[in-house]
Amino acid sequence: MSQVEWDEGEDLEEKPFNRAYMKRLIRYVLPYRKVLSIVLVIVLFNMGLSLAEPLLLRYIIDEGIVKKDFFVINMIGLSLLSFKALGWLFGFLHTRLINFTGQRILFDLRQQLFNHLQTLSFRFFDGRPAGKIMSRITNDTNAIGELINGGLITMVMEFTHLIGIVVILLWMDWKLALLSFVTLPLLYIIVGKMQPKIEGSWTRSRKTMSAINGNLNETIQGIRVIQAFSRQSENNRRFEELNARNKFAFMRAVKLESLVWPSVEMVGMIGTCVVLWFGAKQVMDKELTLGFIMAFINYLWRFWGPLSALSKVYSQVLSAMASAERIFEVLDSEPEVKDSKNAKEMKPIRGEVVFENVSFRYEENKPDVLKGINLRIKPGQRVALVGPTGAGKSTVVNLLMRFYDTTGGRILIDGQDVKDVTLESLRRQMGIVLQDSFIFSGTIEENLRYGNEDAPDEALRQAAESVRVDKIALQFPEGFQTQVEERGSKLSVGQRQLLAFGRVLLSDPRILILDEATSSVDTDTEQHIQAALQTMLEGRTAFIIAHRLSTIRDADVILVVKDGQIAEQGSHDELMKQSGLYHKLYMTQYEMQQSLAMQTGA
Ligand SMILES: Nc1ncnc2c1ncn2[C@@H]1O[C@H](COP(=O)(O)OP(=O)(O)OP(=O)(O)O)[C@@H](O)[C@H]1O
Repeated sequence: MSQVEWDEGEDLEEKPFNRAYMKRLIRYVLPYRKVLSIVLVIVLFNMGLSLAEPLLLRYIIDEGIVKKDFFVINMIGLSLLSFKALGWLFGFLHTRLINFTGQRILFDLRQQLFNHLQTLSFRFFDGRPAGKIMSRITNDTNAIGELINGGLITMVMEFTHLIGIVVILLWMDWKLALLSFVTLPLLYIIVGKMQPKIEGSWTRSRKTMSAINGNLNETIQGIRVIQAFSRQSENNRRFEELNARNKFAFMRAVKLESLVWPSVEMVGMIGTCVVLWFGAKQVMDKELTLGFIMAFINYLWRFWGPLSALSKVYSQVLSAMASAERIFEVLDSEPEVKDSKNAKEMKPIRGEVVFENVSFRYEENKPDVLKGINLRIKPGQRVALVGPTGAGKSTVVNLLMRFYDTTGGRILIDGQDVKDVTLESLRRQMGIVLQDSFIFSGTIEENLRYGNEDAPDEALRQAAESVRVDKIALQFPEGFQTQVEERGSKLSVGQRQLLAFGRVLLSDPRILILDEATSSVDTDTEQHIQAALQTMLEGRTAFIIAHRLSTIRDADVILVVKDGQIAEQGSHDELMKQSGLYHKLYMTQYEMQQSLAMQTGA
C-alpha cells in the first residue's frame, strides 16, 4: 500500500546537457537582456578590480616596503581600499539586479505553467498524481530560477576569472606558471572522481526529502483512515525508513565534501610549495622580487575558488535540465479538448440533447466504454441514469460537459454540435453537482458566486433561500461572510452539498447534471436536499445519476446503462412492466431496504 515510498525509478533529478532545452530557457531570459547585460558588465568590472589586487600587493612590497617609499605605500593602500569599496557597491548592485531579474523570470514561468495547467483536459490529470504536478510548479521552477539567478552569471564570471588568472600567471612568468600547474592532473582526478559521488548523494538527499514530503502530505490527508485502521506503528516504521535514508544521504554528501575540498587545498599547497621553493631561490639570486613571488602565490590561491564554483554550477545545470524537461512536458501538453478553429458562441439554449451513435474510450487500444449510444432528450426533461457500477453513466455526462471528446458519433445541444461551439459558452449554460461537492476556501458568499460573480444580491438571496443555504449561514456569527476553510471543512457533508446546489442555481444553467448528488447524507438532510432539488430542476433539462432508485421514480426518462450501452429506456412504470434489468435492480434495492427497515425496527 502506498503511503508514498522511496522510488528509485522516480523522475530523474539530473539529465544530460540538452541544447534545445537551454535555448528554450534562454528565451525566458531574453526579455531581461538589458538588465542582464548591465549585471554582466558590473560582474566583469568587479572581477577586474579583484584581479588587480595581487598586482597592487606586488607594487606595495617592491616599490613601497622594500624601497621605504611611504608615498607609494599610502597611494596603493588607498587604491586597495577604494577598490574594495567600489567592489562592495557593485557587488550590492549586482545581487539586487540579478535577484530582481531571477524573480521576474520565475514569476513568468510559474504564471505560464499555472495558466496552461488550467486549460489541460481531464486526461492529463487522470494519469498524474497531484503531488507531482505541484512539485513542477514549485520545485522545478525553483531549480530553473536558481540556475538563471546564480548559475548562468556564476558560469560566465568564474570562467573569465579562471582564464584571467591563468593569463596573468603566464604573463608574469610562464615557466613558473607551468610549474605550478603540474598538480592539475591530480586535481582533475580527485574532483572528477569525487564530485559526481557528492552530487549523487545530494540528489538522493533531495529525492528522499521529496518522498518525506509526499508521505507527510498523504498522512495528513488520510489521518482519519490511518487512525481508524490503527496503522500508526506501521506508518512510523515506513517514515523512519525514509527519514533514515535522508539522513544517510545527507551525511554521506557532507563526509565526501569534507574530504574533497581539503584534499584539493592539499594538492594546491603542493603546487604552491613547488613555486615557493623555485621562487625563493630566484628571489635570493635576485632574479625575482619578493613582491612578485607574493603576488604570484596570491593568484595561485585564487585559482581554486572558480574551479570549485564551476564544478557546482555544472551539476546545477544538469539538475535544471531535468526540471526543464518536466516543465516543458507540461507546457507542451496540448489540451485535448479545446475550441475548434471555427468555434462559435453557443446561443442561449432551451436544453434539447441528442446523442447520435456516440462511442468513447478513455485510452487508445482499450475497449470502448460507451458503444453507439443514441438518445433524444426534450428541453426540460428529467433524465435519470441508472445501472451497475462501471457501466458508463458518469462517462455519458463527462461527454455532455465536453470534459472528454467523443471518439465516435456526435452530441448535439439544440441542434448545435458541442464540438462546434466554444467551451466557455457551452459550459456556461451547463451546471454540474458532483458526489463529492468541491467547496473552495473563502466565504459562503464567495462560494455561491463561484459561477456568477456579478449576480445581483437579490438573486443570491433567492438562490440561497431556495436551497436552504441561508439557514446554514445563519448558524455562524459571520453569516454569508463565514470562511468555510479549505474544501469547506467547516461544513457538514450535507451542508456542502446544499452549498454546491446554491452555487449551480445562481449560475442559472439550462442543463443540469447531478452525479449521485444525494448519497452519503442522513434522511433529514436528504429531505432538505430533495426539496432543494425540486426547486433547482424546475424548467431545466436534468441528468441525474443515482444509485438509489427510489429517488428518481418521477424522472421523465430513465436510462438503464449496461456495458456502455442503453439497455432499457422509459418511465419508471414502463420499465417496471418490462420486467428487465431495471425491474430487477429496483426489486433488489426495495427488498434490501425492507429487510434493513425490519432489522432496525424502523
Ligand atoms: N479516467 C478514466 N480513465 C480510464 N478509464 C476510466 C476512467 N474513468 C472511468 N473509466 C472506466 O470507464 C468505465 C465506465 O466508468 P464510469 O465512471 O462512466 O462508470 P459509472 O457507471 O459512472 O460507475 P459508478 O456507478 O461506479 O460511478 C469503467 O470501466 C471505468 O473503469
